[in-house]
Amino acid sequence: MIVAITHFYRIAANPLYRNYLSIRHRHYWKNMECDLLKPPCEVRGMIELNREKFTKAIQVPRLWVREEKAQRVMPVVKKYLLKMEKLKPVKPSAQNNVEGREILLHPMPVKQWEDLPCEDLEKLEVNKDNFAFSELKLCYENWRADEILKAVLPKDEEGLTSYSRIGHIVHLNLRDHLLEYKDLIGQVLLDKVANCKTVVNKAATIDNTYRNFQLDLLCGEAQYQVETKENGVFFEFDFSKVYWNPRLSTEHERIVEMLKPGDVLYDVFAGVGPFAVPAARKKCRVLANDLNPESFKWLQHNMKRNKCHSMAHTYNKDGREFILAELKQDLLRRWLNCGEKESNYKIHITMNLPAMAVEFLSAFRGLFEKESKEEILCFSKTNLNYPLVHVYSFAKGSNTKELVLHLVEENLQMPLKDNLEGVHFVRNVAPNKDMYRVSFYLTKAILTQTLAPLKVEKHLKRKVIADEEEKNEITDATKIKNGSSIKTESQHGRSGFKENQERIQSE
Ligand SMILES: C[S@@+](CC[C@H](N)C(=O)[O-])C[C@H]1O[C@@H](n2cnc3c(N)ncnc32)[C@H](O)[C@@H]1O
Repeated sequence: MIVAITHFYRIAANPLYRNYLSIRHRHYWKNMECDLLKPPCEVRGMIELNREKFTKAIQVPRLWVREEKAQRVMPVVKKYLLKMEKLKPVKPSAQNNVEGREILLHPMPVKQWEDLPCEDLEKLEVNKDNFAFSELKLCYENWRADEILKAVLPKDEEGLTSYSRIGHIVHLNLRDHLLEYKDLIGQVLLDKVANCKTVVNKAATIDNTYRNFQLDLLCGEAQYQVETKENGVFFEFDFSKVYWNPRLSTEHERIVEMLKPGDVLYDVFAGVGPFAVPAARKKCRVLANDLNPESFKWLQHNMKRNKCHSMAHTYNKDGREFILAELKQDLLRRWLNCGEKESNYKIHITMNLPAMAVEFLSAFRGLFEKESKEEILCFSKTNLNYPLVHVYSFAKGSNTKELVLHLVEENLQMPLKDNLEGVHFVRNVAPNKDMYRVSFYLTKAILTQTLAPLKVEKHLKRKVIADEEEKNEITDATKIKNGSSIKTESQHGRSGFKENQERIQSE
């Protein structure tokens, strides 16, 4: 399904195809291209929501048909119907004591009787006398959130183009020029987005280890404990205390699809479990870790919630310590147990902390140096099952793909050759900034040869750059409106915005 949506958006982005689409779907008129159907001009610049100000009366074309003819007339006029929120274009209506239906027509294509398929209608004994213009009252209820906000927010500046949906929470990242409208925006979204109870804005700065957002409640209840579903799996967590990004659902799915029952997953930065829980559900053996005690709590909860806790061990420690202790011990145990037998399962390691995960790769260098020297492990065995690492990284600039590969090699202090599985584009995070996954196999050389110690200053400098990148992601995220990631991982919600909803809703 995701592939289909991706494909659709790719094709739709092509101007030639867009033309074709508009011809095929000519019957679809955009209400906001018709002045008559827009909210009143006076609402522009409104800071405090005044719903009354949206009321207006317009003249629209209508057709009245006798009840017995309605069924046959409808297919003829279907494409001319006026469609708006909370507006029924066809209503029962009696004229001169005769039962019938009144059909509201769209004022863009229908300016006069002759604009309708008159011949077909006349064959059904519907003629010019059945056609008239009359008053229609429009109000706040008749517009979607995006239509309301388009009418209110400054005309010449970028409007609100997307939001994320996490359970009952609508999550925004408002640009500075929209901050003075934040209460109004919050109220409109609360009114218009189905099942929304809380609207929050990402606070201007984020500078914490756990990558959870500082939230500014715009409207609704200060209730951040959510339940959501991603790729068919339930997740519960406190959105104000943990990291959760619905824009990563496709990437989570890609990794989980690679896993087979019996495989092993070591998840170094597991969060509340979007890789680890589905993997455990798939009967993979999982060791999942997160430094944030709150994420750890929900990770355990989600394992239980999805009845897969027996497949997983969970840890609450620093990622490097996890690699050096639990991951190493488990790997060693597996390798020692496999003996001469061919092992028929795969081992994956996920490292999703894009601002700095590459820094943790050095933990793999010489991880088994001592064991190889003591010949506890015979690395000449061809049947050793080397893990496939999936490490995520941001990169800014023009050659982002080369840059992430370079970052990985630099931190491993070893070039990736045959052991490189691929450098995969994940999503565009901000203009000029991308997120990638570098997937590569650990090798005997990586695991047995220690790393020359990095100069502290260099290490720190890279960390600062990474932290800056993370901050930028947060502040830049609203700029993403035409990026491929949004197009592939989101779709228009009922409110008309590009919305990153839980997969269960969007597909
Ligand atoms: C970007 S989130 C990814 C969470 C999850 N894997 C996902 O895909 O949505 C990174 C996670 O790493 C955790 N984290 C940050 N620093 C860490 C560290 N030094 N060791 C372990 N976990 C860490 C954060 O608490 C956060 O949950």
